[in-house]
Amino acid sequence: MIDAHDLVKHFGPTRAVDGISFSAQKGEVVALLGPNGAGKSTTMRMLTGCLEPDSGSAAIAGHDAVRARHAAQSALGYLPEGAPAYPAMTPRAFARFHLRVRGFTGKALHEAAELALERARMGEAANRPIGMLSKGFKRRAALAAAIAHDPAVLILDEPTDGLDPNQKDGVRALIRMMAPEKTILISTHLLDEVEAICTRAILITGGRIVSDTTPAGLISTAPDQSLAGAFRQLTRHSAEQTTARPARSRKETPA
Ligand SMILES: Nc1ncnc2c1ncn2[C@@H]1O[C@H](COP(=O)(O)OP(=O)(O)OP(=O)(O)O)[C@@H](O)[C@H]1O
Repeated sequence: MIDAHDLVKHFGPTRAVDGISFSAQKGEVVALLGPNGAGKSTTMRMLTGCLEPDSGSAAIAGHDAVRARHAAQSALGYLPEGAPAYPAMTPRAFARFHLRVRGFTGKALHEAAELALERARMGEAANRPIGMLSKGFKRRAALAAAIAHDPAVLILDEPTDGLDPNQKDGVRALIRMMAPEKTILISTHLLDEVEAICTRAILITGGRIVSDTTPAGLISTAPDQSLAGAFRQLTRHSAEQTTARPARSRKETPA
């Protein structure tokens, strides 16, 4: 359902993503882990068709993210970083807007919007302008819009960022509830989140995958048998480098 094939992206001299390949299937909840600047968001933006790779390709539900962007995005719900939404719209209007541009009308639109707002636990905040909401509610408004059309694939960039512990639990429960019917990719810095909801953890550093295994498999690589220990061990090298990585030709890239 999600396919990344040798994705590469540079920003000027910075090699943000350097040959990322993986596939994820229905029922998987995959965590994309890595230090700040590892290339997680850039990878997600390429998977969602929001950013074109320099080379390599991505596909969602079998549709190329660039050449068949419309079909790929129809099967996709994407929660980008931050809380991108129109501040003057209410979360209810924002969810309905998302559905309308995807071709929903009438009863189907109404029911899908209400279900998404309920699942995102918007409550009364669903009727207040997004610009007046707290960070957590803004995030949930964007989440409601992302899940409203019941897509087969969800790509969620730090879905619990800015949420209080109760709200975090709510979003994690929602992800667990949706998981059996969907393919879900999340990025997170919260290692307890990986253990709580993910079936697989892909660790990237310096734009490359350094580990792709189950959370338990990742833990087993650490001297102290913890996810934090595994994370530190596998990302230590990049932490010692500056975030700016000079561009290199693919020929220089170690195998
Ligand atoms: N639009 C851009 N222009 C220039 N450089 C960029 C741009 N977007 C990302 N980068 C750089 O690409 C690298 C990877 O960034 P990215 O946002 O993908 O990392 P990340 O793993 O999501 O980080 P974080 O955990 O901090 O969100 C970083 O060095 C970043 O500064």
